[in-house]
Amino acid sequence: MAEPVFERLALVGAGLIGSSIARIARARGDIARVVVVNARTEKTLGRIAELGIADVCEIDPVRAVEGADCVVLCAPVGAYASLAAAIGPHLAPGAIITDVGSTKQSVIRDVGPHVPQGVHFVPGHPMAGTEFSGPDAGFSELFEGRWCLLTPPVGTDAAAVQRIKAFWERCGATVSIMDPEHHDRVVAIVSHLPHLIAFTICGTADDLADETRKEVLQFAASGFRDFTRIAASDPVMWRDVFLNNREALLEMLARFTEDAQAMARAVRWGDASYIEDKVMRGRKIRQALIDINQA
Ligand SMILES: NC(=O)C1=CN([C@@H]2O[C@H](COP(=O)(O)OP(=O)(O)OC[C@H]3O[C@@H](n4cnc5c(N)ncnc54)[C@H](O)[C@@H]3O)[C@@H](O)[C@H]2O)C=CC1
Ligand SMILES: O=C(O)C(=O)Cc1ccc(O)cc1
Repeated sequence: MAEPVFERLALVGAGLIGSSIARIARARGDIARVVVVNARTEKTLGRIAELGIADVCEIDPVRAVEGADCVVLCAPVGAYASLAAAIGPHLAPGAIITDVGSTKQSVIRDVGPHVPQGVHFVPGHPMAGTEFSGPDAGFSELFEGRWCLLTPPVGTDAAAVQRIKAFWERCGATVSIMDPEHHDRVVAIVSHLPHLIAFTICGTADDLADETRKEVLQFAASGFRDFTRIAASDPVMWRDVFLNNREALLEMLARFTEDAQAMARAVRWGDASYIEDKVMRGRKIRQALIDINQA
């Protein structure tokens, strides 16, 4: 078996993503010799111990990162600044600090200043997840065949980037390196805006009269059902994502609103070919996505 990428891997946050990494690292011998999991509450800590997915469980993030050669922040992005301020001074010289947060410019802004000299910072974002959260939601196939985007600031140690790349590849992902600003615009359209739309449409349906609401749920066809799956996601995580990708999300929302207005106009004026064209375009995009995933 290949040598482990890390000696001691510390995961700060033990929800869907953190516990998935822990499961994979414990199941494979080539990611880390020791897996440390930091959970915020005694309850989660107990659950991690019961699940047997960590070598060491710690409630104190500072103790969790001591002696680790890799630290992965796996908490909601709004918690990163205070977490980084707390653990920064305790990071081992030569260690790598990385993360899994859904936004990248904010993470660089919030974590960067707390990374001491001699510690490498390689921000990351696995493009894989579900609507479920917490330690029981994780599973070891989560990253299989999915992308992981890395956004190392200019001048980041190339060897540190390579180790994080190897780490994600052993988790089953394919790595792509991206500029953080570009990352935030891309995920704003492919992930953050779809979530915003899902939360909004569920709210709109819920605002309707009681009788209608019952019917909405009773006769919900797959279109609405697909939205409700996404809308079942964690409120704290998504609050933090929206507030930390404000600019790109608002830009994409403005573009979407313009396009939705154009569609409304076509519906009002009976512009059949406009509507047909848009539906056809959607179909083509869906087919292209299927083709990419099968290639
Ligand atoms: N859920 C998803 O589908 C994906 C999430 N992400 C990112 O991964 C990160 C973690 O998300 P999930 O694992 O889904 O969330 P989760 O809600 O399942 O787990 C979050 C973990 O962070 C801990 N935590 C919460 N607030 C904290 C604080 N103030 N200080 C320390 N720890 C705290 C929680 O106790 C929990 O263990 C987020 O930054 C999210 O943006 C990235 C890709 C996919
Ligand atoms: O469950 C879904 O549909 C997702 O879109 C999962 C997801 C959520 C957040 C991310 O930053 C990346 C992936």
